[in-house]
Amino acid sequence: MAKRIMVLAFGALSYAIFLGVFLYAIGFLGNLWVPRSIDAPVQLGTVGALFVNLLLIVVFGVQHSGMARPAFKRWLTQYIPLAAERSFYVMTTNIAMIVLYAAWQPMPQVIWNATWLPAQIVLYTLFGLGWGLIFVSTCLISHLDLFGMRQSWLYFRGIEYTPLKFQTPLLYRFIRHPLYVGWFLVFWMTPTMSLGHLLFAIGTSVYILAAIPLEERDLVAFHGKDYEDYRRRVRMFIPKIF
Ligand SMILES: C[S@@+](CC[C@H](N)C(=O)[O-])C[C@H]1O[C@@H](n2cnc3c(N)ncnc32)[C@H](O)[C@@H]1O
Repeated sequence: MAKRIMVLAFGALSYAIFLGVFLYAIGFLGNLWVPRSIDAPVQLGTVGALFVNLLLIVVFGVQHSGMARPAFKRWLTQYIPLAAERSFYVMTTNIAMIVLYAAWQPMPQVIWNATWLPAQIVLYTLFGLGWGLIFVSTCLISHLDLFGMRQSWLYFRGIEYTPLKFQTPLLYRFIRHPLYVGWFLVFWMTPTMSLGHLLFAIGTSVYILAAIPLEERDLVAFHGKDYEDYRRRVRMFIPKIF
């Protein structure tokens, strides 16, 4: 029983910290409310900032994609309970994000600055829509499973875990990666694009584009023909009507 309580408590802690990390990301990217945002405060010169920021993006990418691979999960679950694996992934993602927020070096040179009010409204609306799309997409797949809470709850209740089935609910009927479209929107949609923000948007977009083949390779290995057919029928980011 003690082990079950520990797994559930760890799952709940990882999820609670993640909610904070997610809310901070809105302020970080939007330059809203938070003490350290993507554009402030400036500390290093351009070359130093470029080096630190690229390193932060690479560290995040290696953590986020490396730990998501089945081979890594098999290795890790020799040491921690299977039911805690996803929460462990969420917790290490939290740490990678907090390190990024704390160590990110703003590069203030302005690349574009939309001063026309309607343009600002459109960009802020798309920024907000992106966050909504991210949240809704996680709910469509299974919010609690993606963040490890379903695994730890089932373990606590003594019920065997069943992996997510292949599914194409709502947005997934039209595009394969709505959640990543949400990320692209929040990375790029800003009225004032600084050099640092541009580096972040390019780095994270390249990372997502590089990570998708790995994710899809695992999805094909797990769901077989269902996912292969889906990949043939449905585009990654833009519905076929366009
Ligand atoms: C962070 S989510 C991103 C989902 C998707 N790439 C997107 O952008 O909306 C990644 C997880 O979703 C799961 N996943 C992605 N597409 C799925 C589908 N059609 N059915 C079931 N699970 C899926 C994968 O197994 C993976 O663990």
